[in-house]
Amino acid sequence: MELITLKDIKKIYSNRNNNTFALNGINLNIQQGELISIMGPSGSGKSTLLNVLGLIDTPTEGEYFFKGKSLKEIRKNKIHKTRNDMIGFVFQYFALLKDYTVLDNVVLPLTYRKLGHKERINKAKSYLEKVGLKEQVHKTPDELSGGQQQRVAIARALVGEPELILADEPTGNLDRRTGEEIINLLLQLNKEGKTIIVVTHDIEVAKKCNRIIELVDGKITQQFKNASIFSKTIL
Ligand SMILES: Nc1ncnc2c1ncn2[C@@H]1O[C@H](COP(=O)(O)OP(=O)(O)OP(=O)(O)O)[C@@H](O)[C@H]1O
Repeated sequence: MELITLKDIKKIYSNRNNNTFALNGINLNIQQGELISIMGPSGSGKSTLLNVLGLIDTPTEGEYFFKGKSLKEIRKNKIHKTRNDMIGFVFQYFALLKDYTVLDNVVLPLTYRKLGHKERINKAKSYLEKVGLKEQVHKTPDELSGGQQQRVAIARALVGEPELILADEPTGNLDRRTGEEIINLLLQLNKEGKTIIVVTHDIEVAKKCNRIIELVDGKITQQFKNASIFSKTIL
């Protein structure tokens, strides 16, 4: 089933002197259950594309559909509701709240859910257990390693049980071994049925995905459906 469709999407940043086409005519279909990586040089529009897919950024032109619903229809039902219910985000620098415990960071996305306090805590704990942090729930993020902090961020992305996980360079701030652990966790989540889209500069990460999308100057220049045949370095 089709999860997201983009038709001729443009994102244009304008100032007095010029227009920057961060995205310049993106056509893309994303099926449920896919594991996709987005690659391309710095400034090619990767984060912008991820933010448009995740309803963080609004396109300047073009059409966006999430499960067949247009952006206009999504807006009618409040955009943040679709975002909170359907999409989980993971960022390069984790974006955890430093003064909150690990548990409270993961409980936070459930604030507006119709759940009792105990249910929220139990749900957050079960996702922290899933990412291997059962023993760390009462610590604060700065008491954890980088890899552990990224696991907290993944638990936070998962706790609302979204259909789609968007990860912007999730291994960019981690050493190779820890990065591999995080990618293996994302692979496992994809096997369990989550749709996952990862922005990465790391070809080894991209090779593990079933589709690689290459962006240059806000345009899709190449797509590799089967990453195992992907051999050339595109960066
Ligand atoms: N808020 C903004 N205002 C103006 N221009 C912007 C803004 N955000 C992004 N851009 C421009 O849009 C283009 C795409 O940026 P984007 O961050 O999506 O690229 P990227 O491929 O993710 O880069 P990197 O790999 O360096 O993170 C760049 O030219 C950038 O300077």
